[in-house]
Amino acid sequence: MSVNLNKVALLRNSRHLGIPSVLRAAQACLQAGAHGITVHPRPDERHIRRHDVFELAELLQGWPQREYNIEGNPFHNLLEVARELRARGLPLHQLTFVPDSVGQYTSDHGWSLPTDAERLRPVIAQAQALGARVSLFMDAEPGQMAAARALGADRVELYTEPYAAAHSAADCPLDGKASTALQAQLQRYAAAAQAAQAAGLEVNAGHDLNRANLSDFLRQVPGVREVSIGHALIADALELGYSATVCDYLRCIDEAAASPAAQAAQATPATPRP
Ligand SMILES: CC(=O)[C@@H](O)[C@H](O)COP(=O)(O)O
Ligand SMILES: NCC(=O)COP(=O)(O)O
Repeated sequence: MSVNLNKVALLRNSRHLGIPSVLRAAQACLQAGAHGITVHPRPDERHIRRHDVFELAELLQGWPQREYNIEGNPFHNLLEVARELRARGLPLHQLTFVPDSVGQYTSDHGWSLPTDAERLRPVIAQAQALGARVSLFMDAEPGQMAAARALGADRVELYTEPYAAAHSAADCPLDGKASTALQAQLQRYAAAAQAAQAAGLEVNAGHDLNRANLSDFLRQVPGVREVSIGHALIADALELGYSATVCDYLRCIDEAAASPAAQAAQATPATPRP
């Protein structure tokens, strides 16, 4: 599992204080056992910024068994960043090519083959020449997988939002159709994964995976090598941490209230009002 830190950067960028720290988040995730770190530096730098990409690479130098996955559109600035990482001798294991437009709200579709094929072929080769594995972000279309392999891609990342949406709808007991739709989605993803593997590709998956839908996906879609998870994982990290955090702030207030200065202020009678 690779943890996507976009949303930590998004929160940090809302002020100029440097918190929450993307680097500390990465360190905590790696210490907890995450297999890698993912970032998706978008051209508008709304979350991950150029300096984050390099600072994280420096951090990952100290974690040699973990993977650094950078996502983005190879026709924007992604390959220039990859070249700079290599020039500085920094780690870069995987580039995930995503067909997002500039300013796109979030990724919502994969590459379309053969339409995108001829422009992808040279950038795949350039990324591989830099020593990076190349994964193509793809819809779960079994018929597209052999074409992805024919372009030289090493992996595909199956875009899992449609699966996640079907899973979330199936949680609703009033909708009998929902679980049928979920089964249909799972079959589609399993068929896409099998087609990819038969073509010689390894399979990643990501987008809107979460604690509720992850196990079902991995149980029914064979041979997934890697999942990258960001939005839900960071939201969970916040929610699972509220209690401990509020307790710590209350402890600060209690410590201040117990200080001699606070005790003295409490003992001093208020000046009577006229
Ligand atoms: C490719 C993919 O599914 C994720 O990287 C997703 O694009 C996350 O990007 P945001 O965090 O900007 O929504
Ligand atoms: N490649 C998908 C990813 O990195 C994270 O997507 P999400 O969990 O933020 O939807």
